[in-house]
Amino acid sequence: MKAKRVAVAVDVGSRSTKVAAVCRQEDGSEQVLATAQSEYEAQHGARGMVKQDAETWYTAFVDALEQVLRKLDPALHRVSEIVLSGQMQCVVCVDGGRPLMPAILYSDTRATEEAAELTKIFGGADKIAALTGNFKGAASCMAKALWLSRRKAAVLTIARHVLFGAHSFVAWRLTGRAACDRTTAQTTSFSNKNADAWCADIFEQGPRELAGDWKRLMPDLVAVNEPLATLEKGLMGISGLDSTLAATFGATPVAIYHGPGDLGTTTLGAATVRARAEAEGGRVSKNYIYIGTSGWIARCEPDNANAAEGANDGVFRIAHPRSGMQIVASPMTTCGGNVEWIRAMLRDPSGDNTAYAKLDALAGSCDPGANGVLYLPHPNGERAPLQNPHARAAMVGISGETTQAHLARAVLEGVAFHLRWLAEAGHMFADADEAVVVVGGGARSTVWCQILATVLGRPVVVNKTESIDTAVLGAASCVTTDEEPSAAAAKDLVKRFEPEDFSYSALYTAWRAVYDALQGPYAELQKVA
Ligand SMILES: Nc1ncnc2c1ncn2[C@@H]1O[C@H](COP(=O)(O)OP(=O)(O)O)[C@@H](O)[C@H]1O
Ligand SMILES: O=P(O)(O)OC[C@H](O)CO
Repeated sequence: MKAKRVAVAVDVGSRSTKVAAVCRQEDGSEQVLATAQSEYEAQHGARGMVKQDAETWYTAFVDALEQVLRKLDPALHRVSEIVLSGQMQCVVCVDGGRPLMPAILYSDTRATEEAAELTKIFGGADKIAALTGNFKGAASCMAKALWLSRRKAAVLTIARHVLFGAHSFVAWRLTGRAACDRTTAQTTSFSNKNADAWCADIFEQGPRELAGDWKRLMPDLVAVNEPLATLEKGLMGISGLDSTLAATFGATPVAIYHGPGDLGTTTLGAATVRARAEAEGGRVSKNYIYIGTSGWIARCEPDNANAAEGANDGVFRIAHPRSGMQIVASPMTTCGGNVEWIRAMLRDPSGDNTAYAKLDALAGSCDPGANGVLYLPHPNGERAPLQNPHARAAMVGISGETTQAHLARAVLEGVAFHLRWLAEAGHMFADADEAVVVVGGGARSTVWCQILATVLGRPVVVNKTESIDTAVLGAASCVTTDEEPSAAAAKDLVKRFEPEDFSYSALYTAWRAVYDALQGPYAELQKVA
């Protein structure tokens, strides 16, 4: 039997790289043949620094790819394409073959002063947003770039390129090409509004450092549905990959696609979950929620709808991977990342972080309201609905009665409160009958999904197939199909959570009041942090 062509889809996330081998069936549907994941950490430092060794993105990609290849059948499968997606809004400078610095991640807020300086130079954050589509203060790549010019000038003199996506780094390691997709470009504040070119005005009107080094370092803007390069030796051309596996599954040319950043691929994947949910009955909101390390509430709309010229409302307006559409996303800097913190705090006696299942059991063992403990989920500042790089996480209401279970539940409820705030600020869930699709690692927690349904006052729907990450699903669709997902023929693919008979309204109001009350202290606390 002739071997089938297999696409390898990749999501280089904040905490792990996920890989899936996907095969297009004759009826047009996608069959997921194998999945794997390889984890890594971020390093947190003073003044809001959040860094990652970019090289670990590549080694995790190779590790997860090897795991996937080991699950394939050599008689049946040949890898013909690799499509890459990943976390966006990073800054990493590279020379001819190596990263020259740890990657500065999206959640890093070290460039607060530079963001303020840029805002002044351009005459307001709204003016920068009018030029570039989006400006997210210290989180923007432009502010981080200026910080590097001021503090790490030596790196820039030897740098050949800057990369803005973790997937761009892996693409560069595979092909030698420094590239960026439109979705990621629009998170940088370096591109024009359509992200079809880097923004000349930013280089001409900004500080001289931007016109010098940074203009020279910009990667090529590329289309996500055309190969970035072809590895003529196939998988054999991937350095570090087990040579036997490479020869077995991909000795013929393999096309490498620089796919969209994870906001684009997650939105594509979420559309599939929505189509499945609709096929099983009931109305489903156009807005979906993503709980990864970061998070967001997002929807697609026609490119010309809701054109908020130069809006500085914390919302991202980003090119959809399919033309003619845009993604409108309210981002949350740290979403599932809060769970990683509480898992570490409630570490087992063995020293291991609390397992997800145990955390779920703890949070599910106490009543809604966590016995009056409130958690503010902002360890790395916040981008929306209000921008405050100095915001930090807080627990309020701890008493002698507080248990680990209350702390665990308070974290899950605190994230849900923030998502409710984003939804209300963006008027996202007008109709209480509409269910909302939740995707990302957090959707695996049944307790969290139940809390979300009750806090948001509407049903929550998640994919039942836990083994495949939504961004990977979306990345795969970039090369296997160019159509919007239609109602799935198969049933029983989603799980639904109805709101419980409990009102979170009073607690939510108290949570908002605590956030407001902390604004003064946050400004003071950052002086000693
Ligand atoms: N079983 C689980 N229960 C609760 N949360 C989970 C579970 N698995 C993953 N998560 C959450 O998912 C997040 C990672 O999601 P993921 O979509 O893999 O994101 P990323 O691409 O940012 O690495 C973690 O921060 C964690 O909060
Ligand atoms: O790693 P994720 O999935 O939390 O995504 C990070 C985003 O790309 C940040 O803008």
